[in-house]
Amino acid sequence: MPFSRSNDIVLSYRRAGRRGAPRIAFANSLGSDMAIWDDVIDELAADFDLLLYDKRGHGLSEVAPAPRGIRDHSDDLIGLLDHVGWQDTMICGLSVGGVIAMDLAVRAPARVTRLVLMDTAAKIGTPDAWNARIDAVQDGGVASIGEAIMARWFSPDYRAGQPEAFSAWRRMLERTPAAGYAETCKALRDADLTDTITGITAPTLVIAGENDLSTPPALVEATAHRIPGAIFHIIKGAGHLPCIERPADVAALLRGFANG
Ligand SMILES: O=C(O)CC1=CCC(=O)O1
Repeated sequence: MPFSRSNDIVLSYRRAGRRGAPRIAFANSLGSDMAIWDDVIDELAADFDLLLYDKRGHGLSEVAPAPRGIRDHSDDLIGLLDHVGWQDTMICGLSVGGVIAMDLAVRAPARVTRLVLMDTAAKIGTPDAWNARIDAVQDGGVASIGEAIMARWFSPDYRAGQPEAFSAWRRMLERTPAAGYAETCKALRDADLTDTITGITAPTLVIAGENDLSTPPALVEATAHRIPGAIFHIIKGAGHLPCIERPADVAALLRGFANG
């Protein structure tokens, strides 16, 4: 597993696919690591050059020593792109990963050839809700909110139909360092890209899971409407993590958009 150091943080990342093919970089959601993309990667590996990473405070990446905002997360991604020598790429961001991707597309448009935003929004949640979540995690760790988060992430059908996978993803969530999780909640609490995303110039595809309880389709669609020319698509039957529940649909959408 390779690691990079830039923007004062060590990030864990992975290259997959075919070197020199069209590029896609993936940014994860809160409480997840890069394994959430594995089934999508399997579908795309023959035809794309793929970059995945654990954002700060998640997976094997370092936890930042001090409070940080979304800008630091997007600077991390720029640093990682520099590290692997990618001047520009299509970026696919899920949830907070989508917020990071939007911020990058606004601040460094030359680095983003195309933008895919999945189950995300210009502003996610309320300060009160984030503060309550931060307090809970700081008091009891991520496991203390595990059941509530899993109920928001996955459809009841997935939980009932794939119990082993469901409990594995729960372990991924609950192993997230409390400090890393809480710092990312603070970054989300303080982020509002409602005004800035109207300046995004990259061709943009916005995807929502039909049954997403965390960033419901109407919220995701409202964000799509603020980005010039953005295309909006709902994946039927998926919850907050379509890359896990509907990887073939996600891969087909990415492939079609990349080649469009
Ligand atoms: O954990 C959740 O409630 C869902 C979520 C919000 C932002 C994110 O990245 O995940």
